[in-house]
Amino acid sequence: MARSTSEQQISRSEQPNADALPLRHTYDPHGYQSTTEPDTAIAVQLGANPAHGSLDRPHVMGGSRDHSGVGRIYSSTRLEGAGVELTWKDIFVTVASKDGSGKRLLLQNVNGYAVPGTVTAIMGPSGCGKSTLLDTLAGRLSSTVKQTGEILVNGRKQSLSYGNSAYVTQDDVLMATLTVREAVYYSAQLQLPSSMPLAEKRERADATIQDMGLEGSINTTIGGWRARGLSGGEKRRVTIAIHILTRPSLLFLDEPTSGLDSAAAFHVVNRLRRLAAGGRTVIASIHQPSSDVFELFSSLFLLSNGRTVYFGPTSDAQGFFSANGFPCPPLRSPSDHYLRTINKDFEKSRDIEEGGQVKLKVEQVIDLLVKSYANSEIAMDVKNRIDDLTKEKGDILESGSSGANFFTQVRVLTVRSFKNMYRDLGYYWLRLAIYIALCICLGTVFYKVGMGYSAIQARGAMLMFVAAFLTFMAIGGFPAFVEDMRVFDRERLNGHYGVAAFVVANTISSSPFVFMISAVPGAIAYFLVDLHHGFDHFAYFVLTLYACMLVVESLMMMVASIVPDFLLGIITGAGIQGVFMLTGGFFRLPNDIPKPFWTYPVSYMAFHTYANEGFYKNDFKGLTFDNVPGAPPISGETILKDTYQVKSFSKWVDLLILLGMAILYRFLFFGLIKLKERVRPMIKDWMSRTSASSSDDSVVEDKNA
Ligand SMILES: Nc1ncnc2c1ncn2[C@@H]1O[C@H](COP(=O)(O)OP(=O)(O)OP(=O)(O)O)[C@@H](O)[C@H]1O
Repeated sequence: MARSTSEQQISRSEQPNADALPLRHTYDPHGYQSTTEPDTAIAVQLGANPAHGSLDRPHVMGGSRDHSGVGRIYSSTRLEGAGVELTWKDIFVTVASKDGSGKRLLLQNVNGYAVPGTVTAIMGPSGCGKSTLLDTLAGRLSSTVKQTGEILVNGRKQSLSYGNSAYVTQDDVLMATLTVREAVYYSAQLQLPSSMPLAEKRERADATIQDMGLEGSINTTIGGWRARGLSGGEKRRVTIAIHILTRPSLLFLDEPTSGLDSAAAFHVVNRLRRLAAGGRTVIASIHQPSSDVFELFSSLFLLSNGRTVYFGPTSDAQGFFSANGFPCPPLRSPSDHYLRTINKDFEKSRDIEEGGQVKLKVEQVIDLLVKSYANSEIAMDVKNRIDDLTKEKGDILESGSSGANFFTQVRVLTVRSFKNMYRDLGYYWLRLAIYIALCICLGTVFYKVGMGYSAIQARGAMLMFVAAFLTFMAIGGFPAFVEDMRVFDRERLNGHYGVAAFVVANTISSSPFVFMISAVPGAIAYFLVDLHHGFDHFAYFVLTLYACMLVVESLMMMVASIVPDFLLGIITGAGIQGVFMLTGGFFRLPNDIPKPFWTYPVSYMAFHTYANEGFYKNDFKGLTFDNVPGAPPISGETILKDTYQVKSFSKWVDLLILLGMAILYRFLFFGLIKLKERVRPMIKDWMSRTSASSSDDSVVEDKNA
């Protein structure tokens, strides 16, 4: 099976690009036809069934090797057809047991490789570690798990996140308010290079929609937990469509066929196979493929409880199982047979055909297969091939984001985000309704508050309520922020666009809505209460409320980027605002706030401090309160100084500080995302290095076992 590297590798310059090839009707033994597929048969001499035979057979597109060790730099996602070779050796993944009693092994001594032109299927019972293996290979393991072993991309240790590979996750993270057409079109504009004409991008998007069999639901809204839309299988296909738009060189898919009927599953995997035939490397975890689908895979990785039961050509698996006493019964699909043989969740024992039937516990069956595979010729071939592939250094992948330039990214993201905010009732419309109701309540409770002594306290309380409680209600939009952040995380990890473009677009698209929810309810409250007359006073009131809303929105976006959980995020956001509210100069007067901590820095950090001050100055300055017979009139200036203890600078300075805070928080939001991106791999690296030494002993023990 192992063939020499030189035999298999054809210089990349000789590689035909599958997408650039003439279109033709492809013959399909299953009776399915595609009219849009490039003639990859010209480029790849696949046999009648490409899945059969050597793992390397379809690998006629191997990458050009650079013997200097420096390597040519390119972005694999952008340069269509550039091959990526992936090898993984001695992989162990562990997680600390919850009860603190030790470590749990999620993957044990796993070895394998994937080369351009092949589609590798990772199979095994539920919970056996399929997603863990995919995450490990794609460099996306969570920081709670530790990994040892060597994963090389083109013979080099290099990161696979943020733009140099595509990963279709198990759950579909899509913008619920968009239609299928919009989701794929916007994604095409974000991912495909700016140099590509818009018409061509649309053509690519249309062809991909057609490939995924989504033409019938092209104008259907995707839908989510709030509104019903596409079915689960349709959402799956939209997700895959978005990820194959750029024809990525390395594509990971976690259960791409879940929720699909057998015909749809066949079409989808067949599309992936054709993609691979154009020189791409495809690795997919899959649950229960039908025989038709199973035959489309070039190689099979069978896992049980994190251990390799089999890795090799799909067609050789039957022989392996038969040789070990588990031949596939007639009329049973081989994939069903493999999974049933190694599933220990339901049946306790299996029959083994060894010159008469012997009963073995399923645990023993799995042990037998794992050991038999480890000592098999197939496993030796795999090791040799891994050694071949790791010996020479191939191309360096360039981490990077979208093919679209920054301005296109900002434009597309702004339009998309604006549409989402406009259509999602929970984003702003619901809040507008609640704010209007709240401001009518506020306005009627403080109706025509007047100029008496009692109005001094009443005006202060009313203004504080506006600054504190109305802005506090921004947490109502938190679920929508979290959804946005989930879409961003998924797209960002796949390198669809940059962090700056996202932050700028989000700021632009949300601004008109934030202004709306400030101005309309604000006006109702202002005129019902009959605050300081004059347009400039009213305008200042609305602008200050707007600035406060911007600050809170940015604060909540920051929280959503760190705590991507509805409940925890709302509690965190509410807690931060509660502390700011306390030190904002109303519940305790500025001079009475304990020093140093609650005054410096907390009260200076609290946006309520500047909002209250600005509101008070705007309202009290220039007014006189004098309706108590025999008592002297009190000027607004005296109230500001003695009653509310506000600082003497202009109200416009307060407004400027608030606007500055909104901008600063947006920068912090940007910085936090960037920091997360930088720190996450560093933590993982550090954890795997510290764990490497401590786990060496246990790894040796596990290998011996
Ligand atoms: N971060 C983690 N912390 C603790 N346990 C984990 C973690 N990630 C995975 N596991 C455990 O590892 C095992 C394998 O999980 P994984 O998701 O890889 O399985 P799977 O084969 O993809 O399952 P399914 O087919 O049901 O999706 C599971 O028992 C899971 O609970």
